[in-house]
Amino acid sequence: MKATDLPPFPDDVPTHPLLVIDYALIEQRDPEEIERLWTAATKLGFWYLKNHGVDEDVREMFDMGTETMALPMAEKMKFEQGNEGISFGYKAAGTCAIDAAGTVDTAQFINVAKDDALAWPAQAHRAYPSAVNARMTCTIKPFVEKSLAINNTLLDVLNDKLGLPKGTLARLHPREDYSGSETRVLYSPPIVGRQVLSAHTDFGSLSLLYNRLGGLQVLVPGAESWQYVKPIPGHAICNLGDAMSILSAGILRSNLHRVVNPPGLQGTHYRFSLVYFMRPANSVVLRALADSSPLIADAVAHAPDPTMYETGATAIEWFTRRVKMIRVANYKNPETWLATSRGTEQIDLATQIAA
Ligand SMILES: O=C(O)CCC(=O)C(=O)O
Ligand SMILES: [Fe+2]
Repeated sequence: MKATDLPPFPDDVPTHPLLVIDYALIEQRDPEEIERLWTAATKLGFWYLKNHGVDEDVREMFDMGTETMALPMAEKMKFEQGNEGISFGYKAAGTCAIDAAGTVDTAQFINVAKDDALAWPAQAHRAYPSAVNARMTCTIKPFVEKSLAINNTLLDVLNDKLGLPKGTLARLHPREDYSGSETRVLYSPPIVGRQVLSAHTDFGSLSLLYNRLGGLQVLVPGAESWQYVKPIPGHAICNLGDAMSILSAGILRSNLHRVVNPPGLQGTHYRFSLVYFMRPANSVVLRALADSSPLIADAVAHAPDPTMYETGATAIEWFTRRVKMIRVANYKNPETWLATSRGTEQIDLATQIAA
């Protein structure tokens, strides 16, 4: 189904208006736009990004996702991620818990590692279904390259605003180093009242999300209820993940979000979404960069719990833990799920039970 054939987002559900950041102005290092990005990154950690120039690539990535999901289940299952914390490959529906009660999810993913896309036709981490391979050169690699360029620009601006020496964040995300960076197409069936993804923070640094249907919700700091983020054509939804929160000692926000069945008439359609996740190189130790920035040192000094920013974990350890412990095969009880599968948001059990 083409994006234009989908019903519009209903106008009678509450939405949270994100700031709209103009990527073309950020590329020119426009001071006012940089201030707006800084506000978005520190207050909510979510913003819309326009003028990013990837619309055509996004359309092709949705085609890649559609073609992959249409493969026979037996074929897709040859590339399933498994229960050991590997996120690259195919994720079958019903393999992850969407809440602390252990309710299983209904979403399928196809995740392609940045390293595999850049190494193709050689293999960095693993093999993929034929529908992925067929589009590795013409669709996935160009999308990864453009996503890297956008992320690197945003990272550079945030680096300078954090008072870090030039290129500090870039050095934690080198293109050639293996990492958990990946692109994902998510696919979920319309089930009224069903939550699609758990309330979570993203595991890595910076996520670029492309939505056609609603369903994404954020829990805005201080708000009591979840609010929808309305998809806007041509606008990516950007959000920061745990790694950026830890490296900046909480100055940058990794905000809680979840996906529910889309609202109104949209909720009768299968939902596709597309993400590019940028994550630090595997060996990066996740700790506040207090030695490199007085601003971050000050944030550590004033943090209610500074130990949050001394995780003792490398990026690969953090990432593997979260991916592994959300799998239902590793689920034990609500308390262990909460203790082992969650990120930087300090959240109580009640938030983690699907409404
Ligand atoms: O599908 C969406 O709108 C959001 C997906 C997401 O949050 C994720 O995959 O981490
Ligand atoms: Fe997410």
